[in-house]
Amino acid sequence: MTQTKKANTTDPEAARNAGARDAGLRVEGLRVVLGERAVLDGLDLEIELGERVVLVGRSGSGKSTLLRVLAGFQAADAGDVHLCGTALVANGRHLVPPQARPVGSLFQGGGLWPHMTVRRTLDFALKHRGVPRSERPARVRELVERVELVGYEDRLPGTLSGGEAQRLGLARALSTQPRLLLLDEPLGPLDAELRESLSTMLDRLRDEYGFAALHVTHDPGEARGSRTRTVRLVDGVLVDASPTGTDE
Ligand SMILES: Nc1ncnc2c1ncn2[C@@H]1O[C@H](COP(=O)(O)OP(=O)(O)OP(=O)(O)O)[C@@H](O)[C@H]1O
Repeated sequence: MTQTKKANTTDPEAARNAGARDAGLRVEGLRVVLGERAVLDGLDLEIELGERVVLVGRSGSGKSTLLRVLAGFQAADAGDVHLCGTALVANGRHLVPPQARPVGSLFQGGGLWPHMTVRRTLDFALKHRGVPRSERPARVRELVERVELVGYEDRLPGTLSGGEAQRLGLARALSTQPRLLLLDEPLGPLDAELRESLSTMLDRLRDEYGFAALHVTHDPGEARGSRTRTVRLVDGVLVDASPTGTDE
């Protein structure tokens, strides 16, 4: 373990926001129509920094659609999204492009770039975010340490185990210095032991970085840990599904 608490992080924004409890994600009246159906129909959601919301709902209910809109990859028809007081979406219109949002994404399977080593993957992700070349080696080193991939820097994704590959995906998501981390079934393909260890790592990183997390899952057993609540997507809006955690 190489982890230390926030004092050692090179993420000044995380440190600055460490005490802010009310400046996370705020979604108001979000509407997305796909085909004939309002998949999201006036959806409201608030997540504090440091808090995790577990999102459940039937297949096709719109969970991934919500994540894609928050990441900036999908258009909306109405509604507002604020993150740490900054408007990302106003009246359904995206104001900030995906690569300029302090939003990280980790999806099932990871979507890693097969021809890039661990180091190159993270360097490229940081470059994409506008981090100067001179700062990138130190940032890569910190990310590799954070997800416990020290010694794997020259490996290609195809040579990594499922758990290692997901940790690389997580490091890439953290390269955005996220205030919001979007997780779409990130533990899905892993066995029970790896799910547990990645889940513990996610909780610890949320604590250290202080980001808000929105975590889509079909497994209610994942709705554990501190500052975690569960919501269900039903007919385009969210309903509270806490505290049972056994509702799916
Ligand atoms: N381009 C599109 N045109 C029409 N309908 C679409 C389009 N894209 C997605 N949909 C529909 O929108 C609905 C929501 O899809 P979404 O992927 O967000 O659901 P989900 O809750 O994430 O499902 P799952 O749990 O199976 O991943 C689905 O019924 C899907 O078929």
